[in-house]
Amino acid sequence: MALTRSPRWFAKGVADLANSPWPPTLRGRVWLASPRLISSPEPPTFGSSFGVLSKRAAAASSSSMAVSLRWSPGPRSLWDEPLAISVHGLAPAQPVTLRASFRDEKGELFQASARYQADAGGQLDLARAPALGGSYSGVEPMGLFWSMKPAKPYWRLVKRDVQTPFLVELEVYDGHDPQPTKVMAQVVHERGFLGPGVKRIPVREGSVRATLFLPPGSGPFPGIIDIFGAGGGLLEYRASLLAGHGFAVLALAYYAFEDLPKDMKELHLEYFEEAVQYLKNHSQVKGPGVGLLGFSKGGDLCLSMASHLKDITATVTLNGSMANVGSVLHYKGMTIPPLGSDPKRIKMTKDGFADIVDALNNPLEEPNRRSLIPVEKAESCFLFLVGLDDHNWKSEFYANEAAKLLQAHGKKKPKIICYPATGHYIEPPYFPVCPVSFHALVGTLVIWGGEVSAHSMAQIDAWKQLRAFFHKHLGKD
Ligand SMILES: CCCCCCCC/C=C/CCCCCCCC(=O)SCCNC(=O)CCNC(=O)[C@H](O)C(C)(C)COP(=O)(O)OP(=O)(O)OC[C@H]1O[C@@H](n2cnc3c(N)ncnc32)[C@H](O)[C@@H]1OP(=O)(O)O
Repeated sequence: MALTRSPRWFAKGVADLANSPWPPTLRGRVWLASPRLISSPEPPTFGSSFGVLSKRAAAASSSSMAVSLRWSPGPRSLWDEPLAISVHGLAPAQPVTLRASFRDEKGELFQASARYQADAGGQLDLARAPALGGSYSGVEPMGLFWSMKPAKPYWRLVKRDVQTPFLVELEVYDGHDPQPTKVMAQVVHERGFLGPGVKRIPVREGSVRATLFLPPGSGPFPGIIDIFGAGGGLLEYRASLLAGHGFAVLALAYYAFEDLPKDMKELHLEYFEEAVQYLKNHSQVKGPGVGLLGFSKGGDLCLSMASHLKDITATVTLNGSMANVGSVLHYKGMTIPPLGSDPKRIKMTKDGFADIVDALNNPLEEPNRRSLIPVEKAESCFLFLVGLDDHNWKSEFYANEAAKLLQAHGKKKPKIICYPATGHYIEPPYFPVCPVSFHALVGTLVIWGGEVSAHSMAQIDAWKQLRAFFHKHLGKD
């Protein structure tokens, strides 16, 4: 696979490695997993079919020549792809510790480690061998990814530039010491967000501020608008990954980005209508309708779009609300006020974090009903994906009430999928779970909910479900 990377990126990659938590002997000495990018004065020693070591690094751990780390599909993969990870050349039943780590674009470290034991043949296949402890336990082929935690407290994984991958370092250490030192093999794997041939097209059409991602080929492709929640800016990573599955996806900003409003106090649905028209009219987008994917506040915006705008065929919300929250919403002279809240209902956890799950008023009680989104007006099909441990708001209640409203008006029954022990931030697969972080709207650290393993499995399933839903209702490319 041709790596479309410039030497600059490669140099940056190696520089990142130099700052990595690896033992000094190996810092900056490990090369990318593609021999084509190697330009070292010392001929690299191949530590595995996909990983290479510099001669000095290999010598630093004498047995590294025998031990090899392999993962497929190859030296690079997409963040939402599962990997097959195995270790070869170990001693029979040898205890080892595997560690995965990388740094995000702000230089913050994410890492996970787990203890394993080689089989009688000195092999270790993460698809079959149970982790004996560490960041996770049991047979978890992708445990080293979804169990990663940031070194910086209250930090979320955010991919800001989807054109560059995260360089994930995987190491095999001898033994089960809490701080193992003897590295036997390591490899760097490129985890990207832009699939082969996926095109990234900045969109500055009329007032629309977005980025369009097109799959390889001429299409036309089913079109989806992807909207994040409160926080502002333009996050592209969910759209870029989804485009890798055959959709034309428009990542849409709506405040705190370029010349858009600086805050979300007042939003106008006409802006979102313009985005729908842009996508619908794109030559590589298959009509007649488009899909909407909204997370959190992005979810209630998608419900408002589906309720008031034409040509919305399929709508998926990830922990969305069925009331308009956090902003006044205007459309053609109509004004929908934000659902009220009562800070007195904010609880503080024993660790001192805000739990805002009860802060919002009940949208079914007067006078809050004026904030209700009239989903009964929508022609769209709906899929509500819900984390049952969502501490941002009552996602399950909102999904069930929206379903009642739709069916009371003779509309199609929406699909509701609830995930136990799953919090608010349902991200694409293998994103580390964020239990606590800064809430842009509330202005303080809040708990989001979610038990790491269950939430991680929910992310994997939710991604499959939404892709299947969109393919079913929007067609395949
Ligand atoms: C306790 C008193 C409360 C009183 C109020 C009354 C209560 C009201 C209750 C209401 C009930 C609930 C209502 C909720 C409605 C909204 C629901 C939601 O949408 S929840 C949010 C869902 N989030 C998303 O969809 C993600 C949206 N985007 C973002 O989070 C941001 O775009 C970004 C953080 C990814 C990037 O921010 P950017 O624009 O680039 O700004 P900057 O980098 O300067 O960061 C600003 C600020 O954000 C924090 N931050 C940044 N990056 C991270 C990170 N990777 N992990 C964690 N936190 C991050 C950080 O604090 C930054 O501030 P600094 O000063 O720079 O530290």
